[in-house]
Parts: sequence; C-alpha cells; structure tokens
Amino acid sequence: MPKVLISDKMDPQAAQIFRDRGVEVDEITGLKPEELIKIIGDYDGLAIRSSTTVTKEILDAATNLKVIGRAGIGVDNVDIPYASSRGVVVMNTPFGNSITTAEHAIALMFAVARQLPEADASTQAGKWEKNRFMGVELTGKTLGLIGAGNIGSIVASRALGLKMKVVAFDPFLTPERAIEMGVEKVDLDTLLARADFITLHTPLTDQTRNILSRENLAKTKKGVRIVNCARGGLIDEAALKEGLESGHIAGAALDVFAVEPAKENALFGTPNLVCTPHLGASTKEAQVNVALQVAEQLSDYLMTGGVTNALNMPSLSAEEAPKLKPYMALAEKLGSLVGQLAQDDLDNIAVEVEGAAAELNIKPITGAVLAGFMRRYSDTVNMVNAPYLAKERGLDVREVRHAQEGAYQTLVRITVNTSEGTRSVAGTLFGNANPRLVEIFGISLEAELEGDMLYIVNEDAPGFIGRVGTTLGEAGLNIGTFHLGRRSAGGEAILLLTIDSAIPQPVLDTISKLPGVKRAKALKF
Ligand SMILES: NC(=O)c1ccc[n+]([C@@H]2O[C@H](COP(=O)([O-])OP(=O)(O)OC[C@H]3O[C@@H](n4cnc5c(N)ncnc54)[C@H](O)[C@@H]3O)[C@@H](O)[C@H]2O)c1
Ligand SMILES: O=C(O)CC[C@@H](O)C(=O)O
Repeated sequence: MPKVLISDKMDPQAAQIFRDRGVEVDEITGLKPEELIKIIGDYDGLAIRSSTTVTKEILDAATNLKVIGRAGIGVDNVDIPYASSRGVVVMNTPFGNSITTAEHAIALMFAVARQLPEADASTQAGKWEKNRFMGVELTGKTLGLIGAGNIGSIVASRALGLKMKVVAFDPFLTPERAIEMGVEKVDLDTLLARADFITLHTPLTDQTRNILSRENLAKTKKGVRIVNCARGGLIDEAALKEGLESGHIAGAALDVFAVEPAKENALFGTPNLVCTPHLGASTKEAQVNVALQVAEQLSDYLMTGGVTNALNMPSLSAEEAPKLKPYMALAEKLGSLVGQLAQDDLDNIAVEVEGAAAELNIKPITGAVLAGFMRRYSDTVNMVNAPYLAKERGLDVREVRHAQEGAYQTLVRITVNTSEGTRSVAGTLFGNANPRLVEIFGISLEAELEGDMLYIVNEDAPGFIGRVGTTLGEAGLNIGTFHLGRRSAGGEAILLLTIDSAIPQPVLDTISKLPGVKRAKALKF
C-alpha cells in the first residue's frame, strides 16, 4: 500500500480521501527540514502547502518518493528541476484557490482605497477621526493587471463589474482572449503610465522577478495604489517604501513578501500600507478545494498511474492510464532494446504510433520510450526525468502518428539514425495487453522482451543454431524461449533467446567467436 505524508496543515478531508482510495497517510506538520529528512524515505507521496520547502537535500533523502502534490498554485517552494532529475512528479492544483485569491486582491484594493485597516484601528481606539480618512472610488478608475491568467482574469471580471477600466500586461495574452476578457492589452510602460491601481498576478520567474523595480515604480502615475497577492519578489520593497513615503505611491496592499514568514520587514509601519500574512488562498472553500484535489491527484497517480496537473510530466487521465499502461510497457521495452543495441552515442530518436496506438495520447508513450532508451546512461531514469535527461544530452525526439493500420492492428516503432544508417524496431500488443517485439532492423521476429536475453546477428547457415545451443548447454545455461528471423535464406539472421540466468562474459566471448557470428550481446529487460 503506498504511503503519503501530509506535511502542511490541510483540510482533514484530504487524509480521508487518501484512506478511502487505499493510500496510507500520516499527517505530521511543522517539521523542521532535518526532521523531514529523517522520515521522508518512508513515503511514496508528499502533500504540501507553502510551509514545507522541498529542497535538494530533502529530495536526496526521499528514496521512495514518486510524487509531490502542492495544495495550491505556486510551486516555488519545490525544487522542480531537481525533483524531475530524481524522477519525482510534481503536481499542483491550479484552479482550487483562484477565486478566493482574486477576491482577496479585490478586498485589498478596497482596503487600500479607503484605508480600512487604519480607519478601523483609529475608530476602535476611540478617536473618531472622520476628517483623517479620505478615500478614492474604484468606479471609473483604471486597473492595470500584470498577469492575466487564472487569477488575473477573475480579478478583471470583478473589476469590470465595479465599473473600472482594465488594461492588462501579459506577454502570453492573445488579442482574442483580451477581447473575451473585456480588457485592453497593453505593454508594461503603458500600463505603468495609465493605471490608478496595479494588481500583480504572475508567477515569480526570472522574467517577472522585480517587475515593479525602482525604475518601473518611477514610471507609475502619481497617486497609484498597488496590490500584490501573487509572489513577494515581484516588487522592489525598498523602492516601494520610498514611493509610499514620498507620496508618489498613494497606497500599497501586500499579501506576499520577499522573505516569508515576514515577521520583520522594513516596510512595516510605512504610511498607507496594508498587509496580510499570505492569506490569499485562505478561505474554507479554497482550502477544501485544494485539499480534495491534491488528495485525488496523488491517489490517482499512486494507485492507477493517472497524471493530472503535473508540472514535469504530460497529463494522463485515470481513464487513459489503464489503456496506456501496456503501451508504456511496450514502449519502454522497445526503447530499452534500442538503447542496449545502439553502438553510437545517438542524437535522434523517432517514436511512431500506428493503428489503435495512434488514437492514444502519444506523450506518455514517448516518455516511456525515452525512459527505456536513456537507461543506457543511468539506471535511475524514469518517465519523469527521461525527457529532461534526453534534452540535456541534445537528443532530438520526433513523434509521428499513422492513423491507418498496417500489418498489425496496433504498432509502436522506434527509429534512430546511426552512423551505419537508419535502424528501427517495432512492437505490438497481443490481446491488447502483452507487449511483443515484432520487427527488428527490418527482420520480422516475434519475441517477448523479458529477463536475460541473448541477441545474435549471424550469417544464416546450417548447424549454427546447434552450435549456439551446445555452447550455452556446456556453460550450464538453459534456453527459455527461442526466436529466429532472417532477411533471406542464407542471408543475415537474428537470434533472440531468453536465458534462465545472466550470461557470463566468457560465454558471450565464445559465442561471438563462433563461425558466422557478426555480433552477440547480452540484453536485460
Ligand atoms: N497569495 C496567495 O495566497 C496566492 C494564492 C494563489 C496563487 N497565488 C499566486 O498568484 C500567481 C498567479 O496565479 P494564477 O493561478 O493566476 O497563475 P496563471 O499561471 O494562471 O497566470 C499567470 C499569468 O502570468 C503571466 N505571465 C507570465 N510571465 C509574465 C510576465 N513576464 N509578465 C506578465 N505576465 C506574465 C502568464 O502568461 C499567465 O497568464 C502565482 O504566482 C500564484 O502562486 C498566490
Ligand atoms: O497555501 C497557501 O496558503 C498559499 C497558496 C498560494 O500561495 C498558492 O500559490 O496557491
């Protein structure tokens, strides 16, 4: 039974879903990194929010870990490249808290427009400072949206409802989508010059870090109000403080900070600043949504192989997963065969699917081919890290679909260009379930790729098979299955045998020296 650790505070329904789906679950929150390192080796899955930071050190200790699920959107607390290189799937729940966070952005916009926190504190202190607080209306004002994805677009629709005009800067926003959203797509400088309010809704990346830099803050309209509910590093906090103090910036509301938890920050105490402690996603509804989603997604992956909302692997629905599983087994074996037989350091590989296979999601099939193939370089390769390792090695990967059936109702073919020409192997599923090699380098040959195998390329000649059998028999090696194919009588032939145990090198050397042998190689599947 797979085992999952919930290491951040999460709605209790998450644990129940794990149990209902047959996954053992422990909930241990507030662990220090060194404490997590001690126990993480016991778990197949890790469910987190934002308090747990999954570092290289934690991943190194996570020897059984297969999947990390973030109950939320931002995954900047997970070292995704390293998780990928370790073959760990990283998932998030991209929609569960979007409405809640958008509502928080709108709430902060109102708070900063009407100085609600200060007015509240003053009133409750018995001051009744009616003349001290003079706000601004949102109606008719221009909202500059930086980032128009899930949350940005919800904020835009709410702002339009409040009769604001919305301009958006997002390099990935298409003109059609902008029209659909009812916003005007603009460049950043135009947004800075025109916006009365600016809200940020981008992830923190190398491109967005410090997007509201000192220089860009200086380009904003005097009296601008800024709301950040996305990620701390998007604003230069020192420049923001100066802008608030000088009065150029009329107000700012921050839910997120460059360093969190933000128990100390130079901004604290600055006039017209409203702060919340990263509460954007903190509503009952959002927390139930993300907890349920993360538990469903992790359980699906661990129990059926279904992949949803993974950031480092193609999606694979729980319905697709059982159909694709035998194909992935076939693809991995074919990839492994090519990897074991390749004599050159290949820089290209093509994955072709034909007939019934062409109707399936090809990405997981390609991932499995690469996992099998890349095992020639590392035995810790799996479907998650194989595409990354392939990219790192500069492997050119092509995918081709042929809807029409050929000789087989379904076929997967792997082709590589080598210094000796184009080489390909192909396989099918027998009974829609059992992977079977059907062609190797243009020679028809049916075999299950299983266990220890002996591959021999030889000149077809009488007595050859007997000599191979005798050599193996004298070495005490038992032949399990025997598969033979040839180009033509007396031409090049391929012999593929399963052997009940590993083939010692001296036996392989003897076989390589038998008359007519062009190549002999021990294979393992
Ligand atoms: N405060 C919270 O508690 C809280 C809760 C949920 C999400 N978030 C954060 O909100 C942010 C947005 O979430 P989302 O679900 O809308 O994400 P999303 O991926 O749907 O949208 C992000 C948008 O940013 C745009 N973008 C990327 N690079 C950009 C750039 N250089 N300039 C301008 N736009 C750029 C993308 O094109 C995309 O449209 C994330 O950082 C997420 O972590 C915070
Ligand atoms: O889990 C939280 O409270 C914050 C989540 C939020 O930052 C997110 O990116 O989804």
